[in-house]
Amino acid sequence: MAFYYEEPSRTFNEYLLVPGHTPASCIPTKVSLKTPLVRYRKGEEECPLSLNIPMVSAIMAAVSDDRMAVALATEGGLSFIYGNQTIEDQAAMVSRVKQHKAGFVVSDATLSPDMTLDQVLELKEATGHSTMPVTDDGEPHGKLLGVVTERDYRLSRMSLDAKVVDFMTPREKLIVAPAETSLKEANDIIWEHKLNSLPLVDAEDRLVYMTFRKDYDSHKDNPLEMLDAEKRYIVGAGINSRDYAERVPALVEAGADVLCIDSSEGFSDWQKMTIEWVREHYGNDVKIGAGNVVDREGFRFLAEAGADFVKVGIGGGSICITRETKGIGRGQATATIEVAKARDEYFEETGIYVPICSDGGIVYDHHISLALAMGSDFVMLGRYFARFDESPSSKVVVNGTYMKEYWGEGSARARNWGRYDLGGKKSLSFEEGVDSYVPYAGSLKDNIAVTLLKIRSTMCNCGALTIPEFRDKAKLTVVSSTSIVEGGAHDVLLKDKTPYVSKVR
Ligand SMILES: NC(=O)C1=CN([C@@H]2O[C@H](COP(=O)(O)OP(=O)(O)OC[C@H]3O[C@@H](n4cnc5c(N)ncnc54)[C@H](O)[C@@H]3O)[C@@H](O)[C@H]2O)C=CC1
Ligand SMILES: O=c1[nH]c(=O)c2[nH+]cn([C@@H]3O[C@H](COP(=O)(O)O)[C@@H](O)[C@H]3O)c2[nH]1
Ligand SMILES: [K+]
Repeated sequence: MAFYYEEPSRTFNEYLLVPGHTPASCIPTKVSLKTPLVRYRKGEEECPLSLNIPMVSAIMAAVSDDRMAVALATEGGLSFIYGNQTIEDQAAMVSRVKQHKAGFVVSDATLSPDMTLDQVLELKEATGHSTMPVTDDGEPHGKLLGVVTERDYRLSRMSLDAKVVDFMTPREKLIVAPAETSLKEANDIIWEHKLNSLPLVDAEDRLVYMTFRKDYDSHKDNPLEMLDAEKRYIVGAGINSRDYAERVPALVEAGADVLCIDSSEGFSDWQKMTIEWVREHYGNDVKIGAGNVVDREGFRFLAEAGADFVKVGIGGGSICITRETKGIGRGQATATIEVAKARDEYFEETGIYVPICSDGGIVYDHHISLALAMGSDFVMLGRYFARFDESPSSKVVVNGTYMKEYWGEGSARARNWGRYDLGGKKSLSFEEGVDSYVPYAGSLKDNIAVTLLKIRSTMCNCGALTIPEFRDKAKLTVVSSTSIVEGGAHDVLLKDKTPYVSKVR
């Protein structure tokens, strides 16, 4: 006979935290959000890889590319570069994150001397950059011949056919610095000479980087940045349980710090075989998470297989229709609570702590706090990050409002990208995700600052300065549907008809 759970499975929206005593010492600025990312012997050693904030971006083509990875690592989190692309393309994205030097920019608006003013204006329009280096071959690392800024041309007086070589500020009039210059030194030179930009060149006078006055200010103050021992950004990458023998070596070579098997369902021999292959070839040097699971058995299976962390969640994502198409899944809160118990039980038995990640279904910022209180070590978000400037998807105007495109990895759109194959005839496949829009929300930095402030202040309401303390002290209550109504604005006539909730998402 089938097994029946006694209780229905629940979602984050059905829970609230009941505050505890807040000591005077407990203020949001003192809260640490540091949290383990990979398995370790808790109490005996430091976790070899921790996050400075408990947020990672989803393994999705509409969410996690190299630009997102740099932006999120700057704030203390981590992106998993999406795996639904060729091995070469994915490895190249990982490699771009590892090579990114904060404040040092490889020019993406480079001119050659024989280009015309018309072409300069076109490039300015396309890239949004008004400072453009000129190199002999027009390539970002060509020999530096000059720089063009808006101060070098007057549109009212000059022909659009004028050649760059005739109006650029030539190399001999430029102040440049050697490639090894530190960001701090570059900034000093910029200030001393009242410059807006400073090209860095190698011994042969080839352009290596551009540095800009405006970038220094935004990069100097990121205390939570996720950096490796060589001060490069930390980045993750998604893999699948088929082509790992080729994909994993390429990603490791490119510098990926942690991998994650990306699947709707992780309680399978495929995932065990993938982890075993990694252990056989790399021992414990390569960190690999697995999932997704929604119960104790699924967690134990992956923990025993050697997963470095386990991801929780089936069908709760905003673009997910897995529950509707396949009838599998579980309420995200119930799944998180049960898997967190299983993790603690596994730790009691073995001394090994395997972090868990609640993946999908985070709608409001306070859902992150609930997931942490329920025992999640960190959370994975797709929709949340897809709304920002840094996500790879297009920004479009829909009914007069800016939107970003966001589609599921199991949607027809994602499958068209390549990898997806259920075996058998292609025409027999079915969709497990939708293609959608999400409201454009601006920069990651601004949004994440507000989200983190909310989490920190909720933690203080519960008297906690760290995530483990929060989990120990949290008191959670299931709410009735009428108390959910009580929790929103009610019995008043709203001046702004947009519901409050849609603004705080
Ligand atoms: N978290 C969620 O609720 C969901 C997530 N997704 C996302 O959609 C994407 C695709 O997910 P899936 O369809 O689960 O991809 P998948 O590649 O894990 O699984 C697809 C099918 O291939 C089978 N399979 C896997 N490895 C195999 C191997 N080595 N040999 C033979 N068969 C093998 C699986 O059992 C499954 O039937 C992922 O990005 C996933 O995160 C999709 C649906 C739900
Ligand atoms: O049923 C699904 N069909 C899909 O096409 C799909 N694509 C992604 N995912 C999962 O959703 C998570 C992101 O969820 P949110 O947008 O709610 O943050 C992701 O992290 C995934 O776990 C999918 N689930
Ligand atoms: K859903």
